[in-house]
Amino acid sequence: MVRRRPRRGGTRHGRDVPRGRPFHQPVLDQGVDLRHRRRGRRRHRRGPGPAVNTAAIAARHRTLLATGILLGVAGTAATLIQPLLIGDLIEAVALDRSPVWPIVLIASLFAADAALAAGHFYLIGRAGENMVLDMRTTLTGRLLHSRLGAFHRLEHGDVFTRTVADTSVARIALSSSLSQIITSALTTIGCVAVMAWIDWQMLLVTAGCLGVASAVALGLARAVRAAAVTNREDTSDFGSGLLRVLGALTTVKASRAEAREAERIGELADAARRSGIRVTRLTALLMPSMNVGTQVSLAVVIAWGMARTATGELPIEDLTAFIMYLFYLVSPLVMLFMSLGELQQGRAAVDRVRELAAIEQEQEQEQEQEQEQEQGSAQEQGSVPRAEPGSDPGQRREAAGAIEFREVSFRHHRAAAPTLDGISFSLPPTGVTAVVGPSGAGKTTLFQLIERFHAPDRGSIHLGGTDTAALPLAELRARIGLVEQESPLMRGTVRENLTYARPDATEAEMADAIRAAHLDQVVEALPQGLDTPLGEGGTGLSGGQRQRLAIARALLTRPDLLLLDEATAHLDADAEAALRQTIAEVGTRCHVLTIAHRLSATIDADRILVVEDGRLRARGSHADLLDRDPTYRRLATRQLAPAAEGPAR
Ligand SMILES: Nc1ncnc2c1ncn2[C@@H]1O[C@H](COP(=O)(O)OP(=O)(O)OP(=O)(O)O)[C@@H](O)[C@H]1O
Repeated sequence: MVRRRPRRGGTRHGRDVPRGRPFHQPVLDQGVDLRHRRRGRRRHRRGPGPAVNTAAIAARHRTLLATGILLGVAGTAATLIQPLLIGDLIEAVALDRSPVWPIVLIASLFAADAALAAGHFYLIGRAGENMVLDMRTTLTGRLLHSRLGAFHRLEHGDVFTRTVADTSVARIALSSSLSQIITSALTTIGCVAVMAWIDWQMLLVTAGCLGVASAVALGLARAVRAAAVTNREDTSDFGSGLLRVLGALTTVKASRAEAREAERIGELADAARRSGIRVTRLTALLMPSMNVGTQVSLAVVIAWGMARTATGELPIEDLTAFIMYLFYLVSPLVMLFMSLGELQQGRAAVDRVRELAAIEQEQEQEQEQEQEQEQGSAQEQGSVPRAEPGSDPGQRREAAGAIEFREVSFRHHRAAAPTLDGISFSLPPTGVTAVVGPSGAGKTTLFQLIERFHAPDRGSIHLGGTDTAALPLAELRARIGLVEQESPLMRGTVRENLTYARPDATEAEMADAIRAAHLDQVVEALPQGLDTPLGEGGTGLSGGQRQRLAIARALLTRPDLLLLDEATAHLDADAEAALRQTIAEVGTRCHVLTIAHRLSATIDADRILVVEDGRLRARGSHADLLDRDPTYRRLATRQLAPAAEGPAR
């Protein structure tokens, strides 16, 4: 569903809108205001990354910008002197003096004007590109380090538009428009000053005619800006809609929804077209409105000027110079209005970039926790000191169990009830534990808390005896292998996907991991072996093969704890049996915690945790739970029966 966003241009309601907040509401998905969220410990704070606002970005690139603007101003001065010299030339010819010097000076000025314009254009363009790079790298870094919960609340099409298109709009505004405003304003002031010096009466007439045209142009420029903002939002909606459908193309086809979606997206494209046409219509009126003003003032100036020339009141060279300045004045005036509009659009784009850059960061959360711990405000009972990075994992495992939950509770954003409620359990350094429970019980959330994708609202989680909240994120995640339900692979070769978490793995280690995941025959059969390229999301391999590659990738990191989230879901009976053997082997080296819907996978487990409605309702062996836990018995009798006769399919 594509939401309509509130349009820019809403009124501020006094104290309702925080100070410094732009008029438009934040447009991130579900109306989440990333900038102003404050929820207890997980409140947002701006990170240490570069500031993203119009002034800060311009300030970071001030040298190039200032030099470019300086060249522009020098070029403007060169342009402004030209009519005076042409007046001199006319005077020299009229008085029968040698015209050589005026001609040489005029030619030199033309050359200087061209060189300065080229230098100005290049430097401003370069500054603009640097600004885009600045914004895009800042955004990329902030997105990659964002908290997963916050990221998942964003609309991906909107993220894409902000990162790619809004940064481009901001570039034009912050570089070309900014410099154009300065040079146009200076040209206008310069022209007006010289025209006043030549003949102030004619300037008054000109100002009267052009003033009316300028007022109309100013109104039009404002309307252009508003229409352009609407057009940007419509374009963003179109992009989001398209991305949403392309991300589920198989479902669209299987549901025979192509025509329906084409029509819906067509409507979004048409909305963008309509607002785009409105921008064009208003822009198209801008230049003619100024042209009419120029033509009227020109007619008046020529008629009145010629009459005064005839009486000898106004020299012909002054009239010529005045008319030239009149022409010079119109273009910068129009550019000034248009650039002011562009700058406003750019500021709106920078606001959108800044909103996205303000996404909550994992690192900030980590720093907050560190600060809280330093202040002694987050002392967890029984938490052990932080492990030294690089200390031997084996020793750590000997010292304490693999993973321990102590009274952990957590509620997903906007969830009505706690997703996990007072979960406590402790698992030894090695072995296999299965987590079972009805759909939506909270099993995946349990894994997400171990990986610290979310922080528990209450309680603590301990890995090898250390509170995970006290471990640096990189160290924590290096010690955990995770294979997700959908096992996402990326475009790239099999080798790149395999070594994604350990780019320095040796060939022997890779071969080991591949063998352990029973992928060796698959890799041998691939046309280029490990160097076979895969498509988007790992296309080129079957679902089961993708899953096994994800398992091999996790094994390659030699984790202390291996989390398998329904890792056998896509496997056939043979592959599943082989994988169960692999899991048993891996379980002798580290602890394997596996979520299983197919309860056939739980029979071999050393222990089973039964989760229901976010609570840990029972634990024990298969036979034990079958005997005493009704939920497990229900799940088992529904799903386990076929497995008792043979591997399920
Ligand atoms: N990002 C989220 N925001 C809000 N609620 C969520 C989010 N992710 C999960 N939930 C909710 O939390 C509950 C537990 O979800 P979870 O994915 O942990 O269940 P599960 O036991 O793994 O389910 P399944 O076996 O179907 O995968 C569900 O009610 C789900 O709707």
